[in-house]
Amino acid sequence: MRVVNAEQMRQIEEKAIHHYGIPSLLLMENAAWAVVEEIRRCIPKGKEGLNGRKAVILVGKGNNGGDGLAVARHLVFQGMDVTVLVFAALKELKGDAALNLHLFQGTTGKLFVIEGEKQRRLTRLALAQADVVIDALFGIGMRGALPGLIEEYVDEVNCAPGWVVSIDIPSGVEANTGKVYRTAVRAQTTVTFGLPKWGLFLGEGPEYCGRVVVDPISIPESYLVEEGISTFVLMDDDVRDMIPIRHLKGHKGTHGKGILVAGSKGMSGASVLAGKGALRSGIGLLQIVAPQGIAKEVDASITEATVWSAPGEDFLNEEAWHVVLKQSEKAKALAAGPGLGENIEFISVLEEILKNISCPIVLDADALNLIALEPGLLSLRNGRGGLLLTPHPGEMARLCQCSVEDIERNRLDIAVAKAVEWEAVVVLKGSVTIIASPDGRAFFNPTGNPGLGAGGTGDVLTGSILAWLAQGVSPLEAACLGVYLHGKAADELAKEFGWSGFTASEVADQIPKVRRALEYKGLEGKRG
Ligand SMILES: NC(=O)C1=CN([C@@H]2O[C@H](COP(=O)(O)OP(=O)(O)OC[C@H]3O[C@@H](n4cnc5c(N)ncnc54)[C@H](O)[C@@H]3O)[C@@H](O)[C@H]2O)[C@H](O)CC1
Ligand SMILES: [K+]
Repeated sequence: MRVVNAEQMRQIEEKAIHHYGIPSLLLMENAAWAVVEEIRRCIPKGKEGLNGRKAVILVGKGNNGGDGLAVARHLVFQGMDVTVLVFAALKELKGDAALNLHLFQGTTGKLFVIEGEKQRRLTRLALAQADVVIDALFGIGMRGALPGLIEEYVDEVNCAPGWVVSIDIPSGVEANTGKVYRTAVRAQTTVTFGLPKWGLFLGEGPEYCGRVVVDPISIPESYLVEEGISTFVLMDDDVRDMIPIRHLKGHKGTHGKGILVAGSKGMSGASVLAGKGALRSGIGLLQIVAPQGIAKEVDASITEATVWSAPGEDFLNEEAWHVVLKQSEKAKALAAGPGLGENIEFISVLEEILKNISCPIVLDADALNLIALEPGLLSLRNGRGGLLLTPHPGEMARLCQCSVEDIERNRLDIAVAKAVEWEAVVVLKGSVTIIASPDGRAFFNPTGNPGLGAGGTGDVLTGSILAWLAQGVSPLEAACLGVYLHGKAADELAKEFGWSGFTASEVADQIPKVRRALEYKGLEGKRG
């Protein structure tokens, strides 16, 4: 599914209004209905349905507030006890928002204009009793920090016991950046219209939006698949289509040989974990190149892989290149980096790899730190054979010679700019990993949880991407598939363990299960 910034959403909305003559009021009404439907799903209903339940709706002066007033009217019609708090003078509401104010004023719902401190007690009581709190303060029109008075009320909303639903985007979260200046509404659910906004995946946005529900509000589907939009969020259906088909007569040769250059003294685990990631993602033949001093250890820990002992006792040295080259014959993919250690000698091996190996190459961890010392090496690849880089923000900061804060502030822009510049697929890891393609497209990954913040999970991901490449998946899709399933594996483990205490090996072990579930879901769809 495509993901848009505020300007792109407005253009789509304008097109629908002008080309098909759909009145904007109709879009607002549909938006309101989408929110009402979600409220009906969220609030546990008694025999009486929503009747008698309490709702508080915080309304701003723009069209987001207009949506909120339309929701308020519908909730009154459903029998709810509705209190609307307007954070503007009523005459400031214009157009569709003003009309919805008028319609609401014709119902039995209560409405208060909040001008300062004096309504604080009333508001606090209403919020304490509300089954649902609806945030219609600001939508995609907000820039900068929330006004001071609203901020104080937002803090109250964040302490309210009821279910909090944000309309379009949590108020206080900037639609284009996800930036939160001081505070924002912490929603349990965000119902967003047309297409999801960048801010739901960037900055602090993901911490505030809760579950995201997307409703097309009757905007034509053809506008929502606009070619000009180059940011996407990965969904089950997209990723399922990337899984390579297994043929009945397939064998280890057709499932691909992959080379993993990894490990050093004290970090043999990195090669083992990356190896597990590869094996659990279906690689046909895995060959690990490791320094002499640990080769036996790695061999004993991962029986299914062939391990080649290469020059270098504790770390691979310059001579290791010959082993890498020999083993890479007929390889479909190569990954280098996990656990290599800060070993300056390996730079020349990387240089040879980039110059001479023709299959797709994944660079991770220490390989990236070494490249950061000589970023010009990336141009050796010149787009030949596919290049994938999988940095976390620290590694990306070193590669770009800037601070981690710079990376985090501009994740999307930097990932895309560097993917284009380096002619590489860039997997910028984080709570929402971004996969950027050299053609300028970017994909947000919605799977995964904080349980992945543990040593070794990155190694598993590298191995998994290696395996998808070895099976013939294109570099961009191998990155998407690897990242998405890795996150899903963690989400599967979270069902049992919550967000901590599962291990990188367990993440690897879950990959076939989540891949299978995804394939099976597709079959179910086809059976109707
Ligand atoms: N996308 C769609 O198809 C539809 C969207 N709808 C809803 O409309 C809002 C966008 O409405 P808009 O009036 O443009 O913006 P806001 O409601 O967010 O209000 C902006 C309002 O606030 C002022 N402002 C901006 N920043 C600040 C600030 N930091 N402090 C104070 N005031 C600020 C700004 O000047 C404006 O006056 C969208 O999100 C949807 O909810 C339609 O209803 C349905 C179709
Ligand atoms: K909102």
